[in-house]
Parts: sequence; C-alpha cells; structure tokens
Amino acid sequence: NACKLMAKQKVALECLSYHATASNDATKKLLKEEIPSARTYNLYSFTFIDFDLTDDDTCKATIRMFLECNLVQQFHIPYEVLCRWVLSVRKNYRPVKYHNWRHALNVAQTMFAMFKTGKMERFMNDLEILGLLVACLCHDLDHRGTNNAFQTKTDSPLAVLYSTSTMEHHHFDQCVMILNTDSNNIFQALSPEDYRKVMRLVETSILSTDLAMYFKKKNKFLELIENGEFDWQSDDKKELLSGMMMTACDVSAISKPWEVQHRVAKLVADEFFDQGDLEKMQLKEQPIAMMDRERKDELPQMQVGFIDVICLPLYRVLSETFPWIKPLYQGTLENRQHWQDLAEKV
Ligand SMILES: CCCOc1ccc(S(=O)(=O)N2CCN(C)CC2)cc1-c1nc(CC)cc(=O)[nH]1
Ligand SMILES: [Zn+2]
Repeated sequence: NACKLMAKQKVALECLSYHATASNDATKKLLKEEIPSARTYNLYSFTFIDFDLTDDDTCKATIRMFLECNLVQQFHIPYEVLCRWVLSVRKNYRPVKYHNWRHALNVAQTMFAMFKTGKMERFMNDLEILGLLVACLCHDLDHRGTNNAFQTKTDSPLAVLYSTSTMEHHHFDQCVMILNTDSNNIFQALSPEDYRKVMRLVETSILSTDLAMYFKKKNKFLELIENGEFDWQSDDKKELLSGMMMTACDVSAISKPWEVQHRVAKLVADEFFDQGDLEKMQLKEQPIAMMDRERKDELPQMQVGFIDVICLPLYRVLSETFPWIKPLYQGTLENRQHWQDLAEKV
C-alpha cells in the first residue's frame, strides 16, 4: 500500500545519500592530516589561485577557512563531522569543466577574503559568516555543465521539480541532502532558532546565484546604496547584501590575474560549447552565441560585455560602500583591457 511504498522510497533515498557522502576511511584520513596555515594557501588574498593545489589541499584549505573564522569552536562543530562534510560536498560536484568543486572552492575563498581582507565581516555576525561560507561551497552542487534554459528545453526532471531557478533549487536540495546524512550535519549543535536562520540564509544565498535573480535584485540594492544606506542589519537588507556578495564571489574569476582569468575563461567556454554541441545534436537547434563554438572569435567581445553589464557595476557599487574590496574592481578593470585588446585583434 501507499505508506509501505513511501517507506521503501525513504529507505532507498537514505541509501542513495549514504553512498553520495564521504566514506569513513576518507574522513579518518583527513581527520589525521595537519592543516597548513592560511598563509601557506594564500587564503587572505584576492589573487588566490587553486591550480597548483592537490584535491587533498583543497579540503584542507576549506577546513583552514572555517578555523580562521573560529566557526568550529563557535558552533561546536565536531571536527570529524566537518571533515566528512567537506569531503561529501567535494564528492557531490561532478567533473564538469567549469562548474566543479574547484569553482566552489574559489567562490568560498573570495567570500573569505571579502570578510577578512575586505573587512566585510564587521557587518556580519558569526552565524551569517558560517551560512555564507557554506552557501558558497554548496552553491553549484551536482551541476551538470548545462544551464537552466537547457533543463527546460530537455524536459529534465529538475525542470519539472522547479520551473524557475531550476539548477539553483537543485544545488540547495543537494546541500540539504548532505546535511541530513548522518554525521555530515555541521549544524547539529545549533539551537533550533539558529538552525532555521542559517538554513534560510544558505537557501536565499544559493538561489541568489541565479543571474536572473541578480538582475531582479540589483536595482533595489543600488537604490539603497544611492540613498546612503549604511544599516545592513535588518533581515531583508542583510539578505539583499548577501545575495550581491554571492554574485560578486561567483564571478570573481573575472578579477583574477590575467593568466588565471584567461585560463578559467577557456574552461567556461569549453563547458558552454559542450552545451551548444548538445543543443545542435540532441535538440537540432542553433545555440546562443556564447555556446556556439563556431563563434568562438566573438568570445573576447562577449567577455567585455559580461564585464560591463554584470561585473564592473556590481564591484563598483560594492567598493563604494566597502572600499577594501576594491581589488576586485581593479582586477576586473585590468582584465577588461586585455579582453578589449583581443577583441580588436580579431
Ligand atoms: C568565457 C566564455 C563566454 O562567457 C560569457 C559570454 C557571455 C556572457 S554575458 O554576460 O553576455 N551573458 C551572461 C548571461 N547569459 C544569460 C547571457 C550571456 C557571459 C559569459 C561569462 N559567464 C561567466 C559566468 C559563468 C563567466 C565568464 O567568464 N563569462
Ligand atoms: Zn557558481
């Protein structure tokens, strides 16, 4: 009958999540490792580069960020649970070209640098710092290398579940699944009220990484800034600021030293072109320019457009209120010149 079927489904789901999370062996191994200093990993810098980090290093760098923000002590996170959770998050990123674990780590490290070097932690309480770091690490979980439009066009089950911000809802779902798998819940010691607050912040922050949401919310944010807003403590203003910070971190590869930006842009392009190939073959339709490998010559000009429409306006307005994150604006401006030079060469 129905409730027996439900019980079977629940057991199957639990079994699924059990295999989706890290093994005890991997956890025990990480547990014993020494965690290098933040200095060793250059974690306080806006020019952090993950290229020469091993996969093991990426987990240790993540743990180091939690330790630097005093989150383990503050929220009584059992160290073994933190190790298992970091490994489970990494395990639930697919080996796609761009939206993989390395991207999530880079986004989280930019958030860490905004807190520390950008001095934005002054506007955040400890729970918000915990929530935003977790949101960054989980914000693209189980990404398939295809965007929301592709889910809709292919009638993917995800588009049936969520008609708007399809992938972002799925990323949050995956984040919840990991937390709900035994001995992966880094929030286990939080009070019910703090648990509710941090889960709400993680959800709204992950959903805010849908660029369609960014366009919706940025005018409200600009308005507040123009009116000289400085009290970011109310819940809705804090949520709005968090969303803007998430986007700023999500696109922060655009601000990295040119060799890094150029190399990352190739990963982004390769992933977009793979989707374009699928659309040509599977859907028999012409992909948009950014996903059409026949139009790769237009890439530098598209990057200039991306910088002008999305990145610079956001970094400019954030730097006006939080001047210590100006390196993100500066780095993006320098890369704009490099992309412009390439655009004129073609
Ligand atoms: C590098 C390959 C080309 O990459 C792009 C091409 C065009 C645009 S766009 O701003 O015109 N725009 C964005 C909103 N779409 C709905 C329509 C198209 C953005 C990028 C881009 N995106 C990211 C974020 C994943 C990173 C990055 O480096 N570049
Ligand atoms: Zn992302």
